Amino acid sequence: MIEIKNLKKSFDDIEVLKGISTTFETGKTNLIIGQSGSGKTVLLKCLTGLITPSSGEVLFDGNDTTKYNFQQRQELRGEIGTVFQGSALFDSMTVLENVRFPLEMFSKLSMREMNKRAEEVLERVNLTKESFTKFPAEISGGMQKRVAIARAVVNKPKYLFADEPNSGLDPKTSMVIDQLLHELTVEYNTTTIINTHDMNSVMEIGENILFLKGGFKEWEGDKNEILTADNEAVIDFVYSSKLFTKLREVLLKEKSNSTNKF
Ligand SMILES: Nc1ncnc2c1ncn2[C@@H]1O[C@H](COP(=O)(O)OP(=O)(O)OP(=O)(O)O)[C@@H](O)[C@H]1O
Repeated sequence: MIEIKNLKKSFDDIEVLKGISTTFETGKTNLIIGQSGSGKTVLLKCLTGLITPSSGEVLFDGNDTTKYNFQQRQELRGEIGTVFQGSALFDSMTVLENVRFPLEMFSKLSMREMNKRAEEVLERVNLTKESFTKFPAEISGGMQKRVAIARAVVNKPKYLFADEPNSGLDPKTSMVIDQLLHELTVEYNTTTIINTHDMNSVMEIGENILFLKGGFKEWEGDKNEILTADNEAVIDFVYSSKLFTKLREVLLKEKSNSTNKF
């Protein structure tokens, strides 16, 4: 479980995160959503330690990581898996070498053991043996994303972060990637936090949703609650699509019918 308490971040005198408190649960896909510029990436970077918050607490299973020394940060890094925006694979390494990389950094396994583990995870994300020796440029965007996910989970992380994992993917491939992240979250019992703009992802895997607006927590809830939420900013975000507007009408009608029965 990751908990944040009154988290703030300013760049020079501009406050970007304005005191956010919430809990991200273990074994669930926690989503951070909001308009562009609302502070999602800055928040994710504060969690992964890439940015130091100006104030507030970031508790990983009860331990405030903002107070960690260098050694403790290094250890924590070994427990974190990250799927970066745009996959961020190493172009000069093969698929297998990319996935083996975190093991070389953080484990004491032999080369044989590392290769075995990397192959297992690549198979788990449904990549075939023929792709293992290919370079990132030789495989599709969807396959690159699978490699990035395999690399993020190869160390069996306790905490899994993904920044816009669906960017640049077609809707069907996006759904497969969402499902994969959800399955791995359950399988490895990770605390998973995903930044997304994608309403399909929200509906697919939004077990715990934090909605940011202008650096504040505007709303939180789950994928069922978001459809009938009466927060204007949430409505604006969710119902920019006509399909979801229609769905909201149907759901509100159903809700009022069932209330009228009692
Ligand atoms: N290193 C930085 N220095 C100064 N300002 C920054 C820095 N990083 C982010 N910001 C500002 O913080 C605000 C929030 O940015 P952030 O990237 O977190 O938004 P976002 O919600 O992730 O947007 P998007 O969905 O477009 O990625 C923006 O106004 C941005 O310009």
